[in-house]
Amino acid sequence: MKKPIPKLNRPRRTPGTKAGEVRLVAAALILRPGEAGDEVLVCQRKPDQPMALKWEFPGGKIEAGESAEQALKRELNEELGIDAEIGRPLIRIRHNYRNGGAVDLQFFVVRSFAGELDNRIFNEMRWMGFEKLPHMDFLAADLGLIKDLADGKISVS
Ligand SMILES: Nc1nc2c([nH]c(=O)n2[C@H]2C[C@H](O)[C@@H](COP(=O)(O)OP(=O)(O)OP(=O)(O)O)O2)c(=O)[nH]1
Repeated sequence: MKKPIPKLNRPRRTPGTKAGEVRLVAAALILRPGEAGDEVLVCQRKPDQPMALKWEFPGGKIEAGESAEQALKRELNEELGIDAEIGRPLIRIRHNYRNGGAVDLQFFVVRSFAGELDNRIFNEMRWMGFEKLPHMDFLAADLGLIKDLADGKISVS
């Protein structure tokens, strides 16, 4: 007798992401002056999150009815306890993750905020010079951006 053809495994998606759905996300390059130029705040995802322990820029999903700037201001308040002044849009990146989820990321520059940085959701946070970013294990969607920042091909000024 012929063996039944095994079903192909469905691609594993980020929980909460439907097939074909694009996550609209806003994220911040929070900058401070360092001794050798600007430093940027980078954050590490928790071990129990999807894409565990990867590094990213703080931010999150844009909810219905929000502008990207409004969403980012809300997320930075929830994640870091700060009231951020959202600066200029830097770059917009669309990326298809291998698990089937797609993201549309809008990055903004943040140079000023009120309040003390308080790590409320991340495994770890660090201030880093741009040249060091390519040595961190960043989310795949961010790899082009961090390389361009490290190579000085994208300016944040
Ligand atoms: N914040 C942030 N998210 C990024 C970056 N790069 C990147 O691919 N992403 C992806 C990871 C996630 O799939 C998505 C952000 O959604 P999320 O689920 O982590 O954030 P959220 O705050 O909406 O969290 P949740 O409500 O879904 O739990 O964008 C980045 O640099 N920063």
